[in-house]
Amino acid sequence: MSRRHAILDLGPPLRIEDLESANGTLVRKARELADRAETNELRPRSGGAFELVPGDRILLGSVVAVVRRRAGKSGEDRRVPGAQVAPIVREPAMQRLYEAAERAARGTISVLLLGETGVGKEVLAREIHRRSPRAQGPFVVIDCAGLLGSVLEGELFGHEKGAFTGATEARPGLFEVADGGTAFLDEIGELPSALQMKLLRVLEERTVTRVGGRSPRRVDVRFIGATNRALASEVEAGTFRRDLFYRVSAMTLDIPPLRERPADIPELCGHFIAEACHKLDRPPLPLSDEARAVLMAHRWPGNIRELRNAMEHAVLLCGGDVITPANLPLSLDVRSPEARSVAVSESARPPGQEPPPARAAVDGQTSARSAVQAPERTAVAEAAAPPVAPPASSVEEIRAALDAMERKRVIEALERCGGNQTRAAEALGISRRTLVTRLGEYGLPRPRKRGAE
Ligand SMILES: Nc1ncnc2c1ncn2[C@@H]1O[C@H](COP(=O)(O)OP(=O)(O)OP(=O)(O)O)[C@@H](O)[C@H]1O
Repeated sequence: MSRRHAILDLGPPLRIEDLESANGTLVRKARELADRAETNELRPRSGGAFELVPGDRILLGSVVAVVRRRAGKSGEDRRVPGAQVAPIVREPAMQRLYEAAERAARGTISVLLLGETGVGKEVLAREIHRRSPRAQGPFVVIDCAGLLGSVLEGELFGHEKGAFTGATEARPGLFEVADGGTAFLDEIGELPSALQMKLLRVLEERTVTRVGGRSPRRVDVRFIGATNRALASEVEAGTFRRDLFYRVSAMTLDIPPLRERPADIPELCGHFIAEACHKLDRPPLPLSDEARAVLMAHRWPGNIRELRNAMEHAVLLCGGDVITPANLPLSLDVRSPEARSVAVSESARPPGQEPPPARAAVDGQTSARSAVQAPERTAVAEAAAPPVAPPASSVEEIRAALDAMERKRVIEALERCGGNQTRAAEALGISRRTLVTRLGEYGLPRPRKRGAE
């Protein structure tokens, strides 16, 4: 798929619009399926939105999607895997934050969400939209870090027919698409300065002018911005406009990192384990007390995203009927609390003095992991010497599955961080060097620096 391939407008009516993707968007209508024997004939659709009904098939690059009516009703139980997840909020500070968000949801003031990567900024933004009077309107995510300035401008403001070579049709921008709903400006701190000025105008005048257009169009949009950067310091440094900062932060909600939300961790673990088990068609696995202790002690630099990945990893590696520390990813320190305190006091040991013997006893068994963790080891290497007997599938299968999973995560992390390798590595809980090594191993190109061609 292209990075920005198509817009699926949930409507009603449900519509899809190709965003001039490299391979196009193809649609095969459900009613035609019944008429013909062959099932793989899809039609190119580009230029203009195309209405879809349940049963239609969409081909986006090599991805085939089938339109289906969603089962269940609104207010579904979040425990039903695959259903719209209601945020898990147990920590008192988070509950207060969600209460403040609920009050903000009633009005239209712009809200700025701050917090490290993976803390749940988008989840909170969706919740504000869901609880607002405009919940029936669209929720449009605008990734300010994902595109270069000129492309982003077209995405945001749309263009008129003939605005540039290849603009064969007029196209609305995302602000227009968000009319009557909420626009979520993710990574707003990355917005190029020329677009900061244009966004300010939208916020002040509530109008947008398409590229190549003359007359402004009125839009009724609620704005929610999010950033993991210290935006106030960027204002001081002059890289982010002060007037825009005040406009987008009529209310600021600062989401604490997961390590400061211990009360959330057990329920999040249970939820992600249930989800991962459901995908693999196995009954939910409990966590051993030791594994729980490791999870509570970890610092979670990648926050909830890292926790979700860790639970997927653990479920995949767990061959028994309880998840033990040996099933957790290498980025987590699975040593016993005593061994951890040895490591802390070791850093204070005078140079030249012998270290104490390493302790590797984990979970009542001597693990394949040593007490001193090699940061460059990959999860794949771990699978080669699994600490517990794998389930029915062979070691090769697990290795291949882990490989595919890791590769997918690396791609996802890079996409979410707009190609920024330092931030992607942080989100994955690995060093930048490890990330670069993995890109090589997985045959992935290194992202170009912003501003390059
Ligand atoms: N309170 C929560 N309950 C359940 N799942 C959550 C919660 N918060 C976040 N998640 C999950 O954690 C992952 C990361 O959340 P989200 O994308 O909202 O983070 P973010 O802060 O916007 O990340 P980034 O800064 O990288 O864009 C998602 O899979 C999301 O579903």
